[in-house]
Amino acid sequence: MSRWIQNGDNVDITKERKNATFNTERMSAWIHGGDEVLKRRREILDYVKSNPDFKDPIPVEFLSREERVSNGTRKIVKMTDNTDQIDGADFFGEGMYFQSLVMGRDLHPLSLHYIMFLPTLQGQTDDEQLDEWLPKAIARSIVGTYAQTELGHGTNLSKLETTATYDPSTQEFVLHSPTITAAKWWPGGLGKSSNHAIVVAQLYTKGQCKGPHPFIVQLRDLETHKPMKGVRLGDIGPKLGINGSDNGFLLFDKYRIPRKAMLMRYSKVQPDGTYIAPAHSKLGYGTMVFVRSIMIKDQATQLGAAATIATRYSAVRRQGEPVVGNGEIQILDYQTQQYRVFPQLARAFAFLFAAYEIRDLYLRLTEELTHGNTELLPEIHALSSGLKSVVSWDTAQGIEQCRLSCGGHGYSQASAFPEIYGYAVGGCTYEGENLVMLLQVARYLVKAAEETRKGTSNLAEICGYISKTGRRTSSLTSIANYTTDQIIEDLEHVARKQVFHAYDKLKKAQQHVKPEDAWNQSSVELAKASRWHVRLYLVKTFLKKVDKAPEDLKKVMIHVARLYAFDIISSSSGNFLEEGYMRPDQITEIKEGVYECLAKIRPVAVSLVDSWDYDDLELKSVLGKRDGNVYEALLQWAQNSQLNKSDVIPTFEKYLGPMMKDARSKL
Ligand SMILES: CCCCCCCCCCCCCCCCCCCCCCC/C=C/C(=O)SCCNC(=O)CCNC(=O)[C@H](O)C(C)(C)COP(=O)(O)OP(=O)(O)OC[C@H]1O[C@@H](n2cnc3c(N)ncnc32)[C@H](O)[C@@H]1OP(=O)(O)O
Ligand SMILES: Cc1cc2nc3c(=O)[nH]c(=O)nc-3n(C[C@H](O)[C@H](O)[C@H](O)COP(=O)(O)OP(=O)(O)OC[C@H]3O[C@@H](n4cnc5c(N)ncnc54)[C@H](O)[C@@H]3O)c2cc1C
Repeated sequence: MSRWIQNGDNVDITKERKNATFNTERMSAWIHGGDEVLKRRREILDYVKSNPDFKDPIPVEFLSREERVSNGTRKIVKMTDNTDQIDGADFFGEGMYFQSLVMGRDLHPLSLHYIMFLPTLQGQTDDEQLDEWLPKAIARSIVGTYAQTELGHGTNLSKLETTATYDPSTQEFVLHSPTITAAKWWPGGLGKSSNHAIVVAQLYTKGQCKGPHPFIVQLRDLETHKPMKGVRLGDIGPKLGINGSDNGFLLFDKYRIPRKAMLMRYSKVQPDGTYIAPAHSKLGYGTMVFVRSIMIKDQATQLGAAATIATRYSAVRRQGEPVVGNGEIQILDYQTQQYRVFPQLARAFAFLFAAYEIRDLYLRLTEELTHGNTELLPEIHALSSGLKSVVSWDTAQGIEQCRLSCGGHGYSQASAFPEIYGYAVGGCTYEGENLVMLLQVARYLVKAAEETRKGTSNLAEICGYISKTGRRTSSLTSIANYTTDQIIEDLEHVARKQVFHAYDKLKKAQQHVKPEDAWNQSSVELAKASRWHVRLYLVKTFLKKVDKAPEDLKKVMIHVARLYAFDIISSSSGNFLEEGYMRPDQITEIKEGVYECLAKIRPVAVSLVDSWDYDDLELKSVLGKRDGNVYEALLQWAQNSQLNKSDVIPTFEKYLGPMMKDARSKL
């Protein structure tokens, strides 16, 4: 515990830490997967801190876009020069942590190389292609990105316009962008940094279109880095966040690539142009499933950071004097503040624990695929799509709540909230727009409902609740006796009800209108069903994890997990009240449960966020500093402003001075 109590720390935050009823180190180890993982985190942190190459010249918020790209490129090259410092096979753990410490929240010119280019090579190449490309990509003798989205189409892959037409006479594909809307648009690192890309294009062979397929394509000369002839590309300009990344555009003009540039692990084109279809039509979408699954941890980490900043700042900020003459109180003592911040902390935990589950499931899928078994694919596609949507949406809302909870200082970039928000909110869109992904989950749920109605249901565990016969009314008597099983039963009821409500609406509509119209007319309800399905999964996973925790940690975490569940129930009370499943007094009881959880969490809130183990280096927030000395740090932070380089800036001489002088002369 003494780790946090240092001379010179803010006294309020020190007092908070002394109140801890649990050992922060033990909690950190439990959160992150054990003592060994925590030890490795500390080793990686020490290494990063000790390496001057990883330092930013000034906080990145003060850099121009060009400086950010340059600074990020310098750091990521140094970082990937030193991957021997981490277990390269542990991308989800050590890889993500290392990169977060060094790169912060700016994606960089190698982001897509590691997140999508390498995984696509690993997942989609045949043995010969793997031998040719993977060593080069790992060694970084080539740098690649993933170019799929186009100006005119991102979501609807079947309508991508870039074509790859096979020419058997030369055994080449001809890549072409027939229209402006066919321009690839968005890929990270495409604009100025990558010299290769996985390009997703409509495959044409023997006069037939076989749908979108991935190709490995050289975009720039390996020596001069100039675009290859027939390739036009550049940066797409500044964005809401991730401005250290040169997201780019790309057009092809009848650009020829060899037949073996088509990634042929699952689908193939033989020299004569004969097409061999994959075992499952969506195997080519595997990299997106991978990224959706790692995004959950990334989003949890961002929300955890926001909650840490808000909690620490709330412990040191004093405002308002409920008892006049007694001095101002810590804003963390206001119930309204707790109600704003603690549910975000609870969500961050829920998302992190779900991230571990989806990681394990993804590893199982990879293993199964090596044996040609694609059975798990629909389930993982549905779960990763659903989690990605619900988690990134709640993360974005949660970060904003944390920002608001810090008052005016939350609006300053010194807080880190703008960077966190700008970075995280991209997750609502990339790797599949959130609503579209929810509708993918809905397809899965509709099938489960259909099977249940037909009485043929043999549902995967995650959908088991759909075919259960639940209670007609909630069994909740008092919040003190509201057990985990009862909480789950109540959530299952609402999720099941919404699944069948959406299903019945769809079926009814199908009797009157075309299937696509029926789907569209039911889509809001279908998306709601997907959200409930995912929330139920998140609550179950969280409660299950806490149930298995060591007693000393469980005593604390149970309030956090219950807060997560109660917050969901009380903020959607209408769903629980419908058809008298719950009575108003039961909802009142759950609301009281929320307030009780807030009160239980209050004394340990700072220690709980400390347990997330964010170093100041990772948090990059003046408001969230561990030592709590925020005011001194804010004043110091402002000194980095270019505007402070001189007492009088040229705009005075040019505009303000003459304006005032002129006005004075007229008085
Ligand atoms: C070596 C040393 C190592 C050192 C390590 C050093 C570390 C270094 C650095 C580490 C960095 C770490 C950083 C961590 C941070 C990570 C997170 C941040 C990442 C940020 C990067 C952003 C990058 C963004 C990239 C992109 O956005 S790429 C583009 C993504 N695009 C999309 O997602 C498009 C969405 N659209 C679709 O997916 C599909 O088109 C659709 C699903 C919407 C519809 O598809 P389609 O029309 O083809 O299909 P149908 O609707 O007709 O459905 C047919 C059936 O198929 C099912 N289906 C669909 N998709 C899948 C699938 N993927 N799998 C399985 N099944 C699928 C449907 O459900 C239908 O099924 P049914 O018929 O049974 O109902
Ligand atoms: C930060 C960032 C990084 C990115 N990086 C990459 C990258 O590296 N490589 C790459 O290839 N792409 C990348 N993208 C692109 C990204 O994958 C797409 O933007 C995303 O898939 C959404 O597609 P879209 O832009 O076409 O949105 P659209 O599909 O046009 O969505 C617009 C609206 O239409 C709605 N909508 C669309 N289709 C349907 C439907 N069938 N039913 C109901 N509603 C619908 C959506 O819900 C949304 O509200 C990136 C995007 C961002 C923001």
